[in-house]
Amino acid sequence: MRLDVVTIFPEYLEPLNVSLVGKARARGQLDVRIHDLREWTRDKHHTVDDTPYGGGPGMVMKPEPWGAALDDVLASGEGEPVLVVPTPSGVPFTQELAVELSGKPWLVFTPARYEGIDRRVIEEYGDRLDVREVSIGDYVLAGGEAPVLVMVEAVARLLPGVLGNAASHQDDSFAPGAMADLLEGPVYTKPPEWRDRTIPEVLLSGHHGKIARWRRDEAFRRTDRNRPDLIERADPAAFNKKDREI
Ligand SMILES: N#Cc1c(-c2ccc3ccn(Cc4ccc(CN5CCCC5)cc4)c3c2)n[nH]c1N
Repeated sequence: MRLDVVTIFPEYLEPLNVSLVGKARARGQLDVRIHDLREWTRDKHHTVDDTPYGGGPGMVMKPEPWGAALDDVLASGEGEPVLVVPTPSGVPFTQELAVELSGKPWLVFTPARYEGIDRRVIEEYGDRLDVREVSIGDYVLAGGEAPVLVMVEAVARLLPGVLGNAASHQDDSFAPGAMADLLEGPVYTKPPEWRDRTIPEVLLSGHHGKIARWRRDEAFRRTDRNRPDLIERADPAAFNKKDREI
């Protein structure tokens, strides 16, 4: 997979050089290219923003630098990428969307700043590309770079071989299957006792069936407490309410 990011803060994307994404890049599983939007400005001040038509607060990102940058990025690759535009007004970024995007060969992310990008840029590339305006949550950020870090990590970890054999995304929250749409239950590791706190006996029993049932019940308990909205979506066959001691 190839990932391009066009931004006025290339240094904000440094985290893509470390950990899971960094290792995937080093192994050649991911081709990540970060582009500084200001390289496509033509004035000595490298201007990327201007006042909004119709008035209103803040500034709007000018279309010309984005058009020049995206034309060059698109010309440098094969085929057509999905253009992912982080925005507070986008569709929710979900595990389902992460799975869909992980199947694409090429993604181009356009994190903006200020009040966003001149609408004509989205229209220009929407005429020829699959453009997705996406929001990572119902809170307001100052720009799109942090959402790009979130989305790239969520997508990259789904790519074959990126997570490695030890870990798996099959048991993720929101992953398809019997535990679909449930939050993870609690996890424990050595030592068996820490500050007089011990491990649930069932996890030491070696009885895989009982352990699986305990984990599923704990997942439902945590989901019921933290995300009751997800319980309606969960697979009722995976849970027997009468077994839940409350
Ligand atoms: N993903 C994601 C995001 C973002 C996000 C993503 C991309 C950009 C580019 C610029 N900003 C700043 C900003 C903030 C608020 C507004 C709305 N206006 C304010 C006053 C009148 C309407 C417009 C821009 C961004 C914010 N925020 N929250 C998410 N989940």
